[in-house]
Amino acid sequence: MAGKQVQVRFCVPDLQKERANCSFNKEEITNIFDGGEHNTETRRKLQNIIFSDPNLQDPIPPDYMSHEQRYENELRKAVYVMKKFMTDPQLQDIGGGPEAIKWMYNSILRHAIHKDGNPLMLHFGMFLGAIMGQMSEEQQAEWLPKAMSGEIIGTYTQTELGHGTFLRGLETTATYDPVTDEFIIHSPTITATKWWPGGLGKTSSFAVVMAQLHIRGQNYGPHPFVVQLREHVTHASRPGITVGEIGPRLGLNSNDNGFLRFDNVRIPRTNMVMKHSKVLKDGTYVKPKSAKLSYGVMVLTRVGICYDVCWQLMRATTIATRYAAVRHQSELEVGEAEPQIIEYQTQQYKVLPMIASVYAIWFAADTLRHTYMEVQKNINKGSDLDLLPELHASSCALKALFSTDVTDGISVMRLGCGGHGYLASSNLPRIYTSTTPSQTYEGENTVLWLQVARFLIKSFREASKGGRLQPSVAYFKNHQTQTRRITDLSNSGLVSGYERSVLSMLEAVAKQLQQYSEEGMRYEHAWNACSVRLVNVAKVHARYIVCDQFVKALAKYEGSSGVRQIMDQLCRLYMIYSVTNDQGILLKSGALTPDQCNLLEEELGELLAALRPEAVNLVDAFDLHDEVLDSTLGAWDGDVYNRLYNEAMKSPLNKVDVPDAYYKYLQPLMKSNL
Ligand SMILES: CC/C=C\C/C=C\C/C=C\C/C=C\C/C=C\C/C=C\CCCCC(=O)SCCNC(=O)CCNC(=O)[C@H](O)C(C)(C)COP(=O)(O)OP(=O)(O)OC[C@H]1O[C@@H](n2cnc3c(N)ncnc32)[C@H](O)[C@@H]1OP(=O)(O)O
Ligand SMILES: Cc1cc2nc3c(=O)[nH]c(=O)nc-3n(C[C@H](O)[C@H](O)[C@H](O)COP(=O)(O)OP(=O)(O)OC[C@H]3O[C@@H](n4cnc5c(N)ncnc54)[C@H](O)[C@@H]3O)c2cc1C
Repeated sequence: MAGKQVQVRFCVPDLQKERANCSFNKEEITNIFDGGEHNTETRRKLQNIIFSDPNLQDPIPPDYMSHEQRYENELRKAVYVMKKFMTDPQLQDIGGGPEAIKWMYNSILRHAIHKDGNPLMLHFGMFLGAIMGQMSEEQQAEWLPKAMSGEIIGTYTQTELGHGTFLRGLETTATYDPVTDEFIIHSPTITATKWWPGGLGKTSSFAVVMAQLHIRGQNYGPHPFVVQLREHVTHASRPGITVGEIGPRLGLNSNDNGFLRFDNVRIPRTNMVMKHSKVLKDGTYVKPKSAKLSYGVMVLTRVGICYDVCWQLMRATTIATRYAAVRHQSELEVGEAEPQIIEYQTQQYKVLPMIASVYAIWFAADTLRHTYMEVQKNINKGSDLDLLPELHASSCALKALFSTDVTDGISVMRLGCGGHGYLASSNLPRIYTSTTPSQTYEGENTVLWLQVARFLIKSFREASKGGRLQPSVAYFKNHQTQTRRITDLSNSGLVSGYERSVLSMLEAVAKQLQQYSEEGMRYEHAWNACSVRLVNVAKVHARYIVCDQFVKALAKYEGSSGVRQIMDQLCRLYMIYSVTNDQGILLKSGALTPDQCNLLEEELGELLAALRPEAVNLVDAFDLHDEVLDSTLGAWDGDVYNRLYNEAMKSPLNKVDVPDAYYKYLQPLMKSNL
């Protein structure tokens, strides 16, 4: 390593031993997740600046703050970061740009600085997303500089008290008044109250508002409008606007999720977000190429969520794996020293498949991002929207699958840390409460699965007619005439097993739908009567996509043989873990036999043993800074017990030996019993 300074960092002997023999180049893996060597270098420089900045420290651990203190503390940091990032020459020199903003947002800010939600998250995520993706060029020229500079802060307000899922049921209205060239935004009922949007309660001065567009008595459906909520400078809510915060939630409590009501609020016509649909001055409605283009911000956010949960899983697996290497418990052989808990196969089964899942999610999310960008390019060029159904179905499928897998995975990581995993200082509870809402927001998962099923049933019927199929279901064509049984258990054989199972399930449910229809049931009711099966087939199709993408990503990989080998093992583990979890489905469809399932279970055990020595190195390769982990159990040095003890000392109850509450309540009770 001539010319390079090798930094020697302290870590406990257990971790030293784990790190002593690494069979692959960790840095090469780090570069995969950063998107290249240069990006890794930039991220590390940004981290050093951000984490050494005293303005970004919390004065006391946020867990001991009040609701108001948490909000204020997060807003202070969020505004500081926004200003610093835009003005600090040191940060500009590092090479800011969109990529850097992405890492800043994801791996540094979202997880390390804003531990429990950020009041500006929706401004950067969906308000800017709506401006850039949904506004015409003239509108962007007006709104983008103001939003980027922080002159205005916005959010995305769609969900109402009465409706979140069913967008056509939204009640907020935007009625065009041609006399004044304005829209009148109104909440006609209590259930029309906007409810949930992040940053809405106290932070945002503007919002993109989804409202039913009414022109001359005709309803054209939900459309986005920009509405000013609060005055410039005083920030007082404007006339006709009632806005506030909705109160404590399971997690993300530093983000002021809010409510909002409109009492006939007038906005200029040009505040309708008009890239796709338009209303002209005379009240003429100009239709978009597809009515669903106004849902584009949601699609982008679903893509973003796939990455977001992947980062959460990286954090949880890093914590649980390092802890499993330093924690000793019980005996493998009577009388012998207590082994590291990672020696137990059941513990390996907890952490290793989740490490493999990080890769699986990452590769599939990357492919989805490319589809998103291609569709966006086509929209901007004004060319066809052929890929829109594919993007919608895949983004629904992967957002639903990954948010569920990762939430469940984090829960397993917490259980894998025993009692200490339940402590806030392990950070696993907060990682869990920050991840589980992703199963609800941006499309409740069951509802998204049903959207996927709708796409599958349509495609299945198309395939049987020999019609054109979208890329993710191109496999429907291959299997029309094939037998169900797979004969080889290689990765591509198992992918084919999933394909065959999806087709078998689709065949059965399509038959049931048909039968109900023939019995006179209306299609929508037949659909509802089959919806459990429909959700199940959508899930299996999603798992197929992820397995297929993992295998394809590795086939293209051109890095070193060491990394290639470890990724091959992880891919194999992911495949077998998935297939053995789904074996009931694969057996039922006839894709696998019980003997084949036994062989796979044996191989699973062998893979766990083979990957066990690499576990700590694999999570080290995610290169998550201790500040990003924020965990007593997962820090790089593995000094778990000192960290646990020191964190406990920070409890305000420990400031005094005997608390006031003793004198108020306990002492009288104890005295009276003397
Ligand atoms: C390039 C990107 C790279 C990186 C990404 C980087 C940044 C991303 C930006 C930021 C996010 C980053 C990280 C996120 C991290 C944390 C997130 C933090 C906060 C989260 C905030 C959450 C905010 C919200 O929750 S906003 C509210 C979201 N609400 C919903 O999602 C509602 C769900 N409901 C629906 O989507 C729809 O109502 C429905 C789909 C269920 C039904 O719609 P509708 O009733 O109108 O449809 P139908 O009439 O039934 O018709 C169905 C037909 O329409 C097609 N369809 C539906 N939707 C779409 C779509 N979006 N696109 C295309 N087509 C669509 C459907 O397929 C049917 O077609 P068919 O041909 O008739 O079958
Ligand atoms: C932390 C958090 C942040 C959020 N941020 C925002 C934001 O910034 N902006 C915003 O606009 N919204 C936001 N939301 C709202 C979120 O998008 C909605 O909660 C979500 O879309 C689900 O809608 P809902 O709450 O109306 O649930 P519902 O649709 O009422 O769901 C309740 C149950 O009914 C079932 N169900 C509903 N419809 C169907 C159907 N057709 N078929 C079968 N089952 C069905 C669901 O599966 C679920 O089990 C946020 C929510 C959370 C939790």
